[in-house]
Amino acid sequence: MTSSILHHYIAGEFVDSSKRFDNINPVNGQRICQVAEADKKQVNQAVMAAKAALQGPWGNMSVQQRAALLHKVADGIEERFDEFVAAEMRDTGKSLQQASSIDIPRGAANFRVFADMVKTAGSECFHTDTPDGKGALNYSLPKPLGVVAVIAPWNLPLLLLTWKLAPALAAGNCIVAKPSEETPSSATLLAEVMHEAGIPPGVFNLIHGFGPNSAGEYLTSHAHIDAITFTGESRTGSAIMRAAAEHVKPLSFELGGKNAAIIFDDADFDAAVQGTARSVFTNGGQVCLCTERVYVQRPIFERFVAALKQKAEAMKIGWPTDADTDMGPLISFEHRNKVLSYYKLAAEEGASFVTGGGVPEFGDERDQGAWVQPTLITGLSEEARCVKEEIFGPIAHICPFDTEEQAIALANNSRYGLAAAIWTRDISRGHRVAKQMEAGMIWVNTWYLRDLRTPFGGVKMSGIGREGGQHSLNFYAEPSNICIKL
Ligand SMILES: NC(=O)C1=CN([C@@H]2O[C@H](COP(=O)(O)OP(=O)(O)OC[C@H]3O[C@@H](n4cnc5c(N)ncnc54)[C@H](O)[C@@H]3O)[C@@H](O)[C@H]2O)C=CC1
Ligand SMILES: O=C(O)/C=C/C=C(\O)C(=O)O
Repeated sequence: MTSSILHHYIAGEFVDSSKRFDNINPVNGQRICQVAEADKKQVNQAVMAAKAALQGPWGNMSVQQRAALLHKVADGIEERFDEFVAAEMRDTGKSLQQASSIDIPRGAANFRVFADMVKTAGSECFHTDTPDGKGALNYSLPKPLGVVAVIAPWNLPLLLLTWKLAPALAAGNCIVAKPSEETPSSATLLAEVMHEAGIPPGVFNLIHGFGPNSAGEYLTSHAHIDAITFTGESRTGSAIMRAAAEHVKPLSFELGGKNAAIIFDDADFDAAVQGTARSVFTNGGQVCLCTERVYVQRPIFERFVAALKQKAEAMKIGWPTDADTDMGPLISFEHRNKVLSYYKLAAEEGASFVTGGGVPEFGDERDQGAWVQPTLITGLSEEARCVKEEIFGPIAHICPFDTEEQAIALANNSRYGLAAAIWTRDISRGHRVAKQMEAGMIWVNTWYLRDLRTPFGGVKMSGIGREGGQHSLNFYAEPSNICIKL
């Protein structure tokens, strides 16, 4: 990092603000650095810089030139891989294992995948019959939307920021991005990489700040923003929708979930236990795809609960920098308060705690951090708030079921519909159940196996639209149809 104060990146320059906020390390509650907080004027400067850049060299570049620049950005992330990993671990407390095998490699991969895709992307063409017999040719031409606002969350900071801005840039748009106030570091490093790679000034702008009455709201309500892409909580999605309503613009939302896993009694038991432990506890349960409701067929219920408990208790909760750490702290004290309030609520609602339910003790500076224990509960009614509401922490409720129909009904009994996991050796049943899931993404005998070309997103309160492969490129481009009479 070139500065102990994290700056915005506007019109190709790193700039400070008169107002700043603290960036806190959740491992021990200590301040990492200060971060500039953009005011309305700076947000406006960033938007206008992006708008102007559409008319500059970026707008006239060939797809091949644009793609080559995006490859340079991917190379730049890899050249500074260790800095990115360290930044992500500092801001979030996530483990070295997670940051170095998932977050940062995906940051680079997102640029490569979309740079390559856009080079080979085609468009529709129809020959249309006409009364004179000569016909007409209709073809569509994808054009960039213009200035895209990218609002990213803190759970997978670089991964989710680049998952949006790589396809948006590949499609020729200019960007104003706002990372989460909890995770400003990797985004600032990315701005340095963009600068070094030679992305023209104004094409990528980065502003730091909060959501309501701050940079996030100023950006999403700005009249010259042409589209908004957001990942985060469903309630924030509603607020952004309201802010954007006046100027009517395309929105892509990837929102919350209360994801179910269904484990049938014919499943490969060890694989199902291992996979479910991963789907509940990865990144401290702070991934929108994580399982928070586990439904287990009755004949194997007790054995499954005992095996999952063993997995939870065997996890190493420790320093993010240790190579064998499985789980770090939660992102912040505010988020820990929220998760702990659900642990307390679970007890009030009558849950039995299989394991966890509290805060680990270390006897060192980590006792000032935002840690919680991995937690498994049973015995709640399906109407309990802990079974209905997204907690976004390392906790799941485990419930028995008897029949396939019952499992489907239980899994679908949610206002969310993001992801589901099904464990069975009967592939016909896997397929039959998967297609009845009210969810955007269903894994059978695995979880979080990603192919960046596939549609990614949710139904119900879990989002609007799909990201991934051509779905992303379609969102970030406006097709205009050209009809030529022959
Ligand atoms: N991927 C997901 O599904 C995520 C879910 N969450 C859930 O959301 C809860 C709240 O966490 P937050 O960090 O506050 O998430 P959030 O969804 O409110 O924040 C995500 C991003 O939106 C921005 N933002 C917030 N309010 C905004 C507004 N009115 N206009 C424009 N931008 C706005 C934030 O500054 C941040 O960059 C968490 O406890 C967790 O349960 C949080 C992060 C990711
Ligand atoms: O694209 C991925 O691999 C992961 C995406 C995760 C989210 O969108 C999330 O946690 O919000």
